[in-house]
Amino acid sequence: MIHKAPPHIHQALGLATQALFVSNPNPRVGCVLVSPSGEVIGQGFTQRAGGPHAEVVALRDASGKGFDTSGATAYVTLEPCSHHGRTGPCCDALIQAGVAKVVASLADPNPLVGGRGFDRLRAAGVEVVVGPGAEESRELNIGFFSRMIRGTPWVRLKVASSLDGTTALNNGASQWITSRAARADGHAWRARACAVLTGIGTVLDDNPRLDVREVPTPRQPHVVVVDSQLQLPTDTNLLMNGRDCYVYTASENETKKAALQACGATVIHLPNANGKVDLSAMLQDLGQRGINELHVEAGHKLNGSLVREGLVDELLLYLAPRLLGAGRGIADFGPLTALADGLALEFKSVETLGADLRVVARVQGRDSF
Ligand SMILES: NC(=O)C1=CN([C@@H]2O[C@H](COP(=O)(O)OP(=O)(O)OC[C@H]3O[C@@H](n4cnc5c(N)ncnc54)[C@H](OP(=O)(O)O)[C@@H]3O)[C@@H](O)[C@H]2O)C=CC1
Ligand SMILES: Nc1c(N[C@@H]2O[C@H](COP(=O)(O)O)[C@@H](O)[C@H]2O)[nH]c(=O)[nH]c1=O
Repeated sequence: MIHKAPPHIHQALGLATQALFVSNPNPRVGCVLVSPSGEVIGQGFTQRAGGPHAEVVALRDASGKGFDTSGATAYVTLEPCSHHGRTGPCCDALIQAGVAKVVASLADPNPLVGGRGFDRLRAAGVEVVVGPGAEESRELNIGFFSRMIRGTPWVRLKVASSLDGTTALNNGASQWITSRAARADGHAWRARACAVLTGIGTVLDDNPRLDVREVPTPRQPHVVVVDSQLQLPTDTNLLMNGRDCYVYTASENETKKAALQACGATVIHLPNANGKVDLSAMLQDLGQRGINELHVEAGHKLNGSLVREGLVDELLLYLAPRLLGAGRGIADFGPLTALADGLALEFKSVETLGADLRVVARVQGRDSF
C-alpha cells in the first residue's frame, strides 16, 4: 500500500523551512491547524530560541483571526514538547485549545521529550498519528538530531576549489576562486549553521570575517577557531562584531588567553597527544554548547585532520571552471596505500550556481544515527 503524506504536512514542512535561519539551536518545526471542516485556521514556525514554538504560534494565529480551535487537527513536523524549557509545553497548549488530532512527522530525539509528548496527548484523548513527512523533517533538522543522538554537531565541510581541487595557491592566494553567486550561496549555508569553524592558518592568511552578509539573516552564527599556540590576533576581524567566539587551544599561555578573553573570546584548553587541538573532544564540547550544524571553512591542514579522524559528515563543495594546478588541496590526509582507504562519499545534489558547480556529498553511512 502506498502511504501518501497529507498535503497539510507538506505545508507544515514549508513553514519549518522558514525557521532555517531563525530557530537555532532549537529544531526547525512548522505547524498547520485545520478545522473539522478542512479549513486552514492557523499556521506557524518555531521562532528564535526562547520564543514560542510552532504549535503556539499557530494557535495564536488561529485565535488572532477569531477561529475556534476545538476539534481541529494539528499537522506538526516534530513531536510537540511536553517539558517546561524556556517556554511551556506545547502539548498542554494543544490540549487546552481543544485540538482533537495531532499528525506529527516524527518523535523528538530530545531525551527530555522522546515520546512523552505523544503519551501526554493520547492520555488527554487526542488522536495521534506519527510518520508523514518524517524523512524531510529529519533532513531539515539533521544537526539537531546529530546533537541529540550523538552528542556532537553535524559537521559540514565547505570548500571552494578549482576544478582540479586547488583551494589556494602555495603563496596563500585564494580570493576569489568562485563567483559572487557561489559565495552568496555559501553565506546562506553559514546562516543555517549554529557555528562557523576555521583554523588558525586561514585566520592568519585571510583575516576572514566568516559572517553572513550576502543574504538577510536575523542572527549571526558563532565562530570557532582551532589554534594550538594561541596565535589569534586580538584585532582579528572575527572578534570585531561581538559574536560568540570560541578558541580551542593546546596552549597554557595565560597572558594571551586573558587578552583574547578581554576581547570577548572564550578560550578552551583541549590538547591532544601531539600538542594540537583534540578535535574529537572539541566536537563533544561544541555539542554541549548547543551547536547543531557546524559549518567548517578551513584550509587543507585542518580539513585533512578532520577527515583523517573520521569527523566529517558532509562536503559542500563549490567548483570553479578553472584549473589552478599545484597548490593547496581540499584536505591534506594520507598518503594512502590502498584506494579502498579513501573517504567514500555519496552525492546528494549537483547544481550549477552562476558559472560554478555546487556539489553536496555525504560521507557514506554518516547519517544513520
Ligand atoms: N578555498 C577555500 O575554500 C578555502 C581556502 N583556504 C585557504 O587555506 C589556506 C590556509 O590553509 P591552512 O594553513 O591549512 O589553514 P587551516 O585553516 O587548515 O589551519 C591549520 C592550522 O590549524 C592548527 N591546528 C590545531 N589543531 C589542529 C589539528 N588537530 N589538526 C590540524 N590543524 C590543527 C594548526 O596550527 P597550530 O598548530 O599553530 O594550531 C594548523 O597549522 C589559506 O591560503 C586560505 O586562503 C581556507 C579556507 C577555505
Ligand atoms: N576563496 C574562496 C573562499 N574562501 C573562504 O572564505 C573566507 C573569507 O570569508 P569572508 O571574510 O567572510 O568573506 C576565506 O577565509 C575562506 O574560508 N570561499 C568561497 O566561497 N570562494 C572562494 O573563492
